[in-house]
Amino acid sequence: SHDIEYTNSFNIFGASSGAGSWSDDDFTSSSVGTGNAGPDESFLRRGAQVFATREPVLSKSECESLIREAQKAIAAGSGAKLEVDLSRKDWERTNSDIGEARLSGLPPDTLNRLRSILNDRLYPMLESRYGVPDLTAYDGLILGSIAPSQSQPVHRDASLLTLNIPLSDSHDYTGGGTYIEGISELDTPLVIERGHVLCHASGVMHAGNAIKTGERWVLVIFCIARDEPQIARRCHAGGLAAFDDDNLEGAFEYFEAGLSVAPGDHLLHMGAGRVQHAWGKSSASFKSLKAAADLYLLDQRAQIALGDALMAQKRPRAALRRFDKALSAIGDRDLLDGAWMPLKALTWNARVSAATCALLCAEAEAEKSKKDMGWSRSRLPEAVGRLSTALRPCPDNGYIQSMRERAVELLRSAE
Ligand SMILES: O=C(O)CCC(=O)C(=O)O
Ligand SMILES: [Fe+2]
Repeated sequence: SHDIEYTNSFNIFGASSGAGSWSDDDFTSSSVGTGNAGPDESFLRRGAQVFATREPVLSKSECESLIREAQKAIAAGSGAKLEVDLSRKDWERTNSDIGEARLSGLPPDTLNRLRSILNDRLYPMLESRYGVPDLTAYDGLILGSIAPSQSQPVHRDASLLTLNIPLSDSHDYTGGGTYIEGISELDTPLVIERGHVLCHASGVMHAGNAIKTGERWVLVIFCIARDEPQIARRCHAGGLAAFDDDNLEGAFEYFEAGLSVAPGDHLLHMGAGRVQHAWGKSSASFKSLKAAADLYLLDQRAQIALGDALMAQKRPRAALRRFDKALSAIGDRDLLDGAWMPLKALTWNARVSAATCALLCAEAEAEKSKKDMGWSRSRLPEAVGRLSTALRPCPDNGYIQSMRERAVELLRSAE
């Protein structure tokens, strides 16, 4: 399927032939950290690096004309997806989204213009950044959203390298930009200017961020390379599709095949864990989740899922260790201005779960030994603090309030 995709794409969009005259000075860059850029990172030079151009690469009028073409295609229905794209089909969309135009549905003269932009500017740029020859644009989208919109789920793209080019002036919207997991301490979305190019390994975990006001259009182009069939990425997609079809055996085979070429890929471990869970093999599923949590430290979801699983097994102390680990890795980044909303939600839950575990342990201790409640003395203050933090966005939450009251009460009697 790689060869078929490559040939089809080559026929429409041509392919790269050299790195042109791009140099490091043309870009700002930052790293998501070695090992965090997906299963094909090692095929790329500087695969964990995310680059943004210092100057626009598409002119204002090029950007405006692409928006107009996309609007026309969306209105005519010709930009609609022709086939179900498995990597995107379960994404939620809100009514507020204007829609998206597939590049393949745009008129031939627009495609020809895009082809020359790719050949003259964008392919050489990618080749200069990542050292990969024979790139072609497998697919692309012009996405439009109108406020208030929802953020995309954090995801990988179904390609090797991704180009992301805002077509709207950044004054036309607030919020927006692209969230790139691990790119900075602050974990806030990257907003780049119209016509500038952001590029990254498609395996970097990322998402389009919700806009609060206005309208935002962005062109994303997904590139593949002739000599890199991306077996692990394809196995992951195949596994998810089989899982959706309730074909658990098939799904597991796909994930295992993926892991045989990319043993360090956290998403493949998560996939295997989902199948094992569905099979009721809880210790195998636990092991897969643990592998995922240990392999990819930028996302605490696996760690927190381990905590939830331990809670369900009525092991609050072991669960608390997982929540502690996750919360210390997050380090209150969720409380910063402009923090990524899903991180806020995840961390809020983790704080409440951690406090729940601490309360369960303290209750048990109070029941067992009325005399020395050493554990409660040392751990309850933190639980009270976590509940206070959780109350900040919802001070009237009676459930959290009563938990905090109980924690304070237990702490008093422990002291
Ligand atoms: O909206 C953005 O900046 C990112 C879009 C994206 O990642 C995608 O559509 O795959
Ligand atoms: Fe994406």
